Amino acid sequence: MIATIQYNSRKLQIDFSKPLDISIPLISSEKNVNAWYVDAPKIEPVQDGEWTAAVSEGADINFNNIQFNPHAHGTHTECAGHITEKVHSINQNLKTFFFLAEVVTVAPENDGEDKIISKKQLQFALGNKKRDAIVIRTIPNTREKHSRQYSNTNWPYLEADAVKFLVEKGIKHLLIDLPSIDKEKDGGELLGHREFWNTKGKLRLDATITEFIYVSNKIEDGEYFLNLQIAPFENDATPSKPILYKVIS
Ligand SMILES: N[C@@H](CC(=O)c1ccccc1NC=O)C(=O)O
Repeated sequence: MIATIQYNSRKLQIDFSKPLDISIPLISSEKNVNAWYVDAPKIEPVQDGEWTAAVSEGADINFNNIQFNPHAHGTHTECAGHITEKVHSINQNLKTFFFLAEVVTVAPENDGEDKIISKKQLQFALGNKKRDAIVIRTIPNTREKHSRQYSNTNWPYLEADAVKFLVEKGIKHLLIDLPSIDKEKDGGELLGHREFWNTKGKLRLDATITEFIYVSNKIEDGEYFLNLQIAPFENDATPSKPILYKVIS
């Protein structure tokens, strides 16, 4: 199923029958990806006395409760409400779901004890391209990103200047395969998040950050349409399912 999209002055084609899912499935297991020092997510049948809501236990239906944290347990999309006193809801602020995106691959650079993604790297990766969204894949990139336990690992992060560059380039949606665009333990500075949402000026409420994606090595760097779909929770962040479609012509 081929669609032709009029995007400003360009006509771009994508194939809806070839979606590229860059979300991480959430599973009820210690093997689920994790950050921020919380327990594993749980998906468990409702229990009422002796009755267990699972067909395998004699019930007519499977009927599970789910306990998870959107920031800690997988692919999620967040808005400025993540760091503002007023809790803005992602479901009220992300109102369109199709964007032109660039997939880029970066190898974080050593900076003392840290690994950082610099402005220079993103300048090189993005060049003069004008995109609504950027999808950042970090190296090394293996499927182990589905199950990594990130707490206390001091994962790579984006330099504040790198984030500023993305804002200046007009990027509205930033997607990355790490638990946060900021340093794990930064004393609450959250410099990248603050820069991206412009907390010192007019809040960029239409801009989103999606963390904990996984971009398979089968997906090449380049131009894609991004369908950024979210679960309709009224919260600063919610699980999401970003899907890429390669621009074929
Ligand atoms: N980097 C912050 C902590 C932080 O960002 C955070 C801490 C606990 C749960 C979630 C957090 N951020 C993420 O979504 C700090 O060091 O204070």
